[in-house]
Amino acid sequence: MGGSIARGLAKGSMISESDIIVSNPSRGKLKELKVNFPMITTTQSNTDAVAGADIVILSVKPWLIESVARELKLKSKQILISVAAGISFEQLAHYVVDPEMPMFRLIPNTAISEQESMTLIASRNTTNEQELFILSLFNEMGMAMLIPEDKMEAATALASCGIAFVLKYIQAAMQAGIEMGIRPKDAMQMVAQSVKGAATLILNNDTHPSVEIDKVTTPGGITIKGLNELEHTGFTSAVIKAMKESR
Ligand SMILES: NC(=O)C1=CN([C@@H]2O[C@H](COP(=O)(O)OP(=O)(O)OC[C@H]3O[C@@H](n4cnc5c(N)ncnc54)[C@H](OP(=O)(O)O)[C@@H]3O)[C@@H](O)[C@H]2O)C=CC1
Ligand SMILES: O=C(O)[C@@H]1CCC=N1
Repeated sequence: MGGSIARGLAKGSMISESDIIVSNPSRGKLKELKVNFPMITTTQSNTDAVAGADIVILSVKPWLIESVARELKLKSKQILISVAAGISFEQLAHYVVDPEMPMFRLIPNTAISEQESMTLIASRNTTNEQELFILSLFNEMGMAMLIPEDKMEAATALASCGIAFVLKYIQAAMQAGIEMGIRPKDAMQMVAQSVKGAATLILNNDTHPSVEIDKVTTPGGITIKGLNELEHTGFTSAVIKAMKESR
């Protein structure tokens, strides 16, 4: 996630590649990053990376956030962005020198590597200007939305875990296609483009899924047979349960 964010920032228009510093204790991923982004500075020292930084993005696993954040001894004027799912502002405040420092919680999804993320952002002790800046920064990597912290867990299930559920649908539909004699690669493209088309219909026209479903569903036709089978087999219920389980 950290690597994808660094790449996205470097590709974007708001931060110069030479202003980005990426830290990782092992060298492998840093070397990979340098191949395409030679102007990014890399280091194996987190403390070196944050010295003089305006914005610090913490993108380690949630169970490493406390030790890494404590090690950094961030200054009050720096902006902390935590990507860790499930780590609250209250927890983060205990790990920094100044609990009142400006902080963001930020949850992208893996499509950030394609500049197509749905990125959730919550803020604490930040100015409107800082919020707008961070929103604009991540709007360049897909779509970014500022939400209250208490909606973060639910929104993470929808947008960040949710991308795995959509991929699971693609995989399942492919399996069906293969059973019906379609070659796997063709099936993958057919389903993936259909999913992209469905998302584009909704996003471009600001319509409701039920409106778009209605357009596909010919009375007495074949789509309604499949849709009703999805209901009989508990598709809607399974999706709701999965989303709630991923909070
Ligand atoms: N994956 C996802 O879809 C999403 C993840 N997140 C959050 O993003 C965070 C990172 O997850 P993810 O990218 O999946 O995990 P990864 O394990 O892929 O990335 C974590 C990175 O942190 C590096 N690392 C380990 N220890 C340190 C350290 N002490 N200092 C600096 N870097 C270190 C790791 O290096 P190495 O590999 O060399 O050990 C690795 O490159 C998590 O907190 C997760 O909750 C949020 C939204 C979505
Ligand atoms: O599964 C996880 O914990 C991470 C956080 C959100 C998406 N992936």
